[in-house]
Amino acid sequence: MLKIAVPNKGALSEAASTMLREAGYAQRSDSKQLTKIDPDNGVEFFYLRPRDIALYVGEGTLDAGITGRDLLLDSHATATEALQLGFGRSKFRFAAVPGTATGMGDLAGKRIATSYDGVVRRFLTEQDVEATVVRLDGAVETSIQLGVADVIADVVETGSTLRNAGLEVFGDVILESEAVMITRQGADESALEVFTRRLQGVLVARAYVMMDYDIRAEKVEKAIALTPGIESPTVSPLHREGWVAVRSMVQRATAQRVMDELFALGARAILTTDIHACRL
Ligand SMILES: Nc1ncnc2c1ncn2[C@@H]1O[C@H](COP(=O)(O)OP(=O)(O)OP(=O)(O)O)[C@@H](O)[C@H]1O
Ligand SMILES: O=P(O)(O)OC[C@H]1O[C@H](OP(=O)(O)OP(=O)(O)O)[C@H](O)[C@@H]1O
Ligand SMILES: [Mg+2]
Repeated sequence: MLKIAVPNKGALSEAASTMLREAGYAQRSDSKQLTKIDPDNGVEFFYLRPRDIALYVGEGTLDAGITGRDLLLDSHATATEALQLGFGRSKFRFAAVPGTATGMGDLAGKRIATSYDGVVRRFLTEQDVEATVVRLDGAVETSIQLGVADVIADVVETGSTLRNAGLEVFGDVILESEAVMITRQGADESALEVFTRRLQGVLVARAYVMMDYDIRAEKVEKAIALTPGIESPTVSPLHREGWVAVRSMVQRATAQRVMDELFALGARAILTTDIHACRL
């Protein structure tokens, strides 16, 4: 049975379970549940702290897991990133009281508070900067006001936590993170392939819609240039002479613009429908 780690709380937890449900897996119904067996799909899910997931997968106890790229890199675990999952996006950045630090040159000799000391130490070594790293468990934004640090390095998404603390980002982006699927060496490849393909199916179903329209046969090449699909669009004859029906996958983000352009070209009965699942 495939063993998969899922964040039990925090920013990635709900989105990870939602994605797994969309991929057809049974998920826990109560946030206090620590494990969930899905016998029909041959998977056992372990709900663990997102920070610990890379370690469990890297040590070979679990086959795969969902966690943040920043947490994977911070852990120094030997698990590898197998798939980007498109949620939990954030940047990892330095921040300070405005005017006290404006660029990378201002880091030398500073006390830098962070929960991601692995990421920060590696970055400082790469940049050849000597500074003191103060490892805190969380809420690092308050550490400057309380006098234990001069600078922080933390996850920034909307930036509202920083603004509330009267801080401002500066310097280079340390890393860009998002939720990722991680795997270990030596896991059952064929079972993992099915799991990976299911998650990829969710990503495609979220990113694309199915578009159908009717168009005069002589315009079909122009129309297909607007809706090339992933492989190749389906073109079927219509009972109405001189017209064809086209069916193609279109990126959700561009769908309305593509519909406008198809309409202007003479297409009619242009419909989009959600894709619930797919295997490409
Ligand atoms: N506001 C946010 N928006 C998007 N992703 C976030 C946000 N905060 C955290 N993350 C991402 O979620 C992951 C871990 O955050 P989470 O808060 O769940 O764990 P943690 O901070 O280690 O645990 P805790 O806060 O419970 O001590 C990281 O990959 C991080 O990039
Ligand atoms: O840019 P924002 O949208 O404001 O999000 C960033 C905040 O979210 C995370 O905090 P979390 O809630 O995980 O608390 P923690 O600092 O205690 O981990 C992160 O550590 C930042 O504080
Ligand atoms: Mg957190």
